Amino acid sequence: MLRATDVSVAYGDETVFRDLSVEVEAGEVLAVIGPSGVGKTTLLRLLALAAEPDGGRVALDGVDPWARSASERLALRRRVGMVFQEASLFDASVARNVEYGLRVRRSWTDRLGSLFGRGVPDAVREALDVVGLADETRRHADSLSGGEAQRVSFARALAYEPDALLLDEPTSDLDPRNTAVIEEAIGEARDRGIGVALATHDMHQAERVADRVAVLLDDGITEMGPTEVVFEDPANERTRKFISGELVY
Ligand SMILES: Nc1ncnc2c1ncn2[C@@H]1O[C@H](COP(=O)(O)OP(=O)(O)OP(=O)(O)O)[C@@H](O)[C@H]1O
Repeated sequence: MLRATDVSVAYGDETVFRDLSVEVEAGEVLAVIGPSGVGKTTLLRLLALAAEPDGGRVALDGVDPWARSASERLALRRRVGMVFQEASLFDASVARNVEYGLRVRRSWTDRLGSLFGRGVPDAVREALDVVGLADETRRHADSLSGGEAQRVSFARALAYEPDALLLDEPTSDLDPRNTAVIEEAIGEARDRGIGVALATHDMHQAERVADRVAVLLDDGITEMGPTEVVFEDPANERTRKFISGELVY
């Protein structure tokens, strides 16, 4: 569904990666693991259709956004959601924050319904239910803990009904309880048919939530395959050393 083929990115003279290929299918979780600075965020930004690769091609359902007009590109980009390491919520209630996702995506009729104050739309409540915050719709974003705020960010991304969801270290600042909620929500997103790509430092998290894993080291993707194969029987020696902790960066 979402595919990067032979993509390369450089900042000035610094090449981040070259000729890298990866795909995310509908209804799967792909974890991208690798050491800090190797280019996980850069890769996610390409898959989010937010940045153009210096070489190679990115496509959503076969359509290359960078070969299309700006408005077509925007329409493609709207099919992809992103959650970052730090939640960034609007200065508004929990419900309003999640509703924003709906406003971007849904029809005018739905939008007018919510603008005229018919209460909290079902889809908002449902998305908040996935992250265990359905009873907190009226709370102001300012009053939330970091973990709760991240859960609201996730609900906002879900309410948007994206085809693909890109998660950049979504739990690295969270405690185990909030991490568990987000990991369950990742499973829910997959069950809804969303293609999920998750960049994470946490190999145990990759093992818990991913169907497939891509290992990104400083010489590119050294290994990509089913989670249990990558962790238990990696074909590549550097992958094996990275996973066992012998390869220290
Ligand atoms: N806008 C930028 N300008 C210049 N260099 C950049 C820019 N963004 C990223 N880089 C560099 O590109 C490389 C890859 O960065 P990126 O954030 O993609 O890595 P990462 O694997 O996500 O790292 P981390 O796990 O620490 O978040 C790093 O060396 C970084 O310093």
